[in-house]
Amino acid sequence: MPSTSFGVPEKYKYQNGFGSYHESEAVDGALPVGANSPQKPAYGLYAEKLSGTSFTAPRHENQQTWLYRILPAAAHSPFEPRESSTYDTNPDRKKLHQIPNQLRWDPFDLDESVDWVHSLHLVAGAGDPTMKQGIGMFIFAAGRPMDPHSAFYSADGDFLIVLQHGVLDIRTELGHILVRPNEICVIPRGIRYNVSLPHGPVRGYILELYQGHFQLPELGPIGSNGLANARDFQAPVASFDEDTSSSYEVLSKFNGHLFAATQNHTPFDVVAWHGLYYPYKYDLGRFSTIGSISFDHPDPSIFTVLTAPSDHPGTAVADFVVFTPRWLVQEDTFRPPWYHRNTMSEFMGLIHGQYDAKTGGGFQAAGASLHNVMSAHGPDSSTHGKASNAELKPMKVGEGSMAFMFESCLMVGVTEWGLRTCKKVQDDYNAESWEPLKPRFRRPEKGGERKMHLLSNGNGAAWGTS
Ligand SMILES: O=C(O)Cc1cc(O)ccc1O
Ligand SMILES: [Fe+2]
Repeated sequence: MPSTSFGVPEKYKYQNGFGSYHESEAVDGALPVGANSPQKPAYGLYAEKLSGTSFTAPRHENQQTWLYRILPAAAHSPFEPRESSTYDTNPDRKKLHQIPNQLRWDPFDLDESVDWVHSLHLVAGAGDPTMKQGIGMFIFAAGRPMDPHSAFYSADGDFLIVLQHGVLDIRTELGHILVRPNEICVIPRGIRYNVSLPHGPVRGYILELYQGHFQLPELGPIGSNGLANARDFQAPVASFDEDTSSSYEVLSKFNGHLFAATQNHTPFDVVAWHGLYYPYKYDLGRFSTIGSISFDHPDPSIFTVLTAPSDHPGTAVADFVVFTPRWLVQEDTFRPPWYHRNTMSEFMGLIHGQYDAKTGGGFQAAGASLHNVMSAHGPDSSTHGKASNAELKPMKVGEGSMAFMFESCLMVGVTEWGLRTCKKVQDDYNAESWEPLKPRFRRPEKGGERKMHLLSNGNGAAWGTS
C-alpha cells in the first residue's frame, strides 16, 4: 500500500475544513466541469445526488453532494425486515423511562461477539426519528469486523461517534476514515459505510441527531479562532472498488429497525464527489480550550465542540462538550463545577483518565452518567472536600483525561436496556456522591463576613456590611 511521508497509508488522506465545500476525484477527469449532471458523465459513470437538507434550505444550511459512481445506489433488491424481534435500537417512545433520578453507569463491557451494526445499544433518547425530532444516545461495543461485502446506513439521523477504545477503520461511500483514540467522527444520515477493526475490539458512545446537522458554535466575543477550529476537521477523499459481479448486502437502520437488501455490485464505487454533505473526523486533542483567568467557574458552554441548534437561538437540541486537560488559575474560587439544576439534560461519558468534578472513583472510563432536566448534581463529596480546601495556585486538571457531555434541551428517557438489561446502573450513586455532604453553615458571631474578591475595590460591599 502506498504511504505518505508520515507513514500513513495513502487511502487515509483527508481534505481539511468544517462546513467547507469539498471535491475529490480518484480518477482524473471523473468530476464533470461546470455541470452536475451531464448527458454522459465521464468514463460511463452515473451521477447521483445525495441531499442532507431539503433542496430549498437556506443557503447557509444547505448540504448536498454529487456522487459519480459505477452503479447508482438504487440498484438493489427490495429491503426486507431483519432481526425484528431482537434488533434493539428502536426508539419507540413507549420504551423510554423518563425519571428524575441522577443515574450513573459502570463501564460498559466490551463485546467481541458482534459487529458494528449489532453493537449499537440505545441507552437514552428523546423524540422520534419519524418526525425528524430529537436525539438518541448509544453505547457501542464490537469485536468483529462487518462483512466486507456489506454496508450500513442510518436513515434516522447523523451519528456523532465518540470512540472510547480501539480503532475504527470506516470505509464510507465517500472514502476512508481511520478513527483513532481521542478522535470523534460524524457520519451524516444516509451515508453508507463498512466498519472494520484493525486493532481488535472497540467501544464508545454515539449521539444520533434526528434533526438538522452539527455545526460549530458561535464564538461571540472570543473572536475568530479558538475551541474547535474549522481547519482541524478532516473529510475523506474519493476511493472506489470496481466489483460488479459479487453479492453485497445493504443494511438500513430505519426508525431504529433493521432492514436488508442485496445487490450484485459494491456500494463503494464512488469514483468522484463534490459537495457539502460528507463524513468527517476531528482529533479532540486539537481543541483550543478557553477558561477564566480571573475568578469564578464559567458555564461549560465554552467547551462546546459541535452544536445542533433547535429553532430557538442559543438553545441546542444537542451540544457536544469536552472537558480537556486544562489549567485552572482562578483566584478565590471554588474551581470545580458549582452545584446546579439545569433546564437542559446532561449525558456524560469518559474516554480516559479522571473527570475533575468526580474524584470519588465512581465515574470511570467507558461508564456514563445522566443528569436529566432539573436533576440536582455537582461535585461529589470527596471533590468538594478537596476543592474547598485546596491551595489556589495554578493547577493543571484532567491531565491524560478526556470527559465529554451530550447536553440537550430535551428531557431524556432511558431505555429498558439502559436501565436494567445492561446491569450497569449504580445503585449507590447518590449515597456515594452527595448524601455524605455535611452542613457547614455557622451563624456569624458578630458583624458580617462578606468578602470581596481580590480584584474589586469593595465599594459595593462596604455599603452593605458593618
Ligand atoms: O455536571 C457536570 O459535571 C458538567 C458541568 C460542568 C461544568 O463545568 C459546569 C456545569 C456542568 O453541568
Ligand atoms: Fe452538570
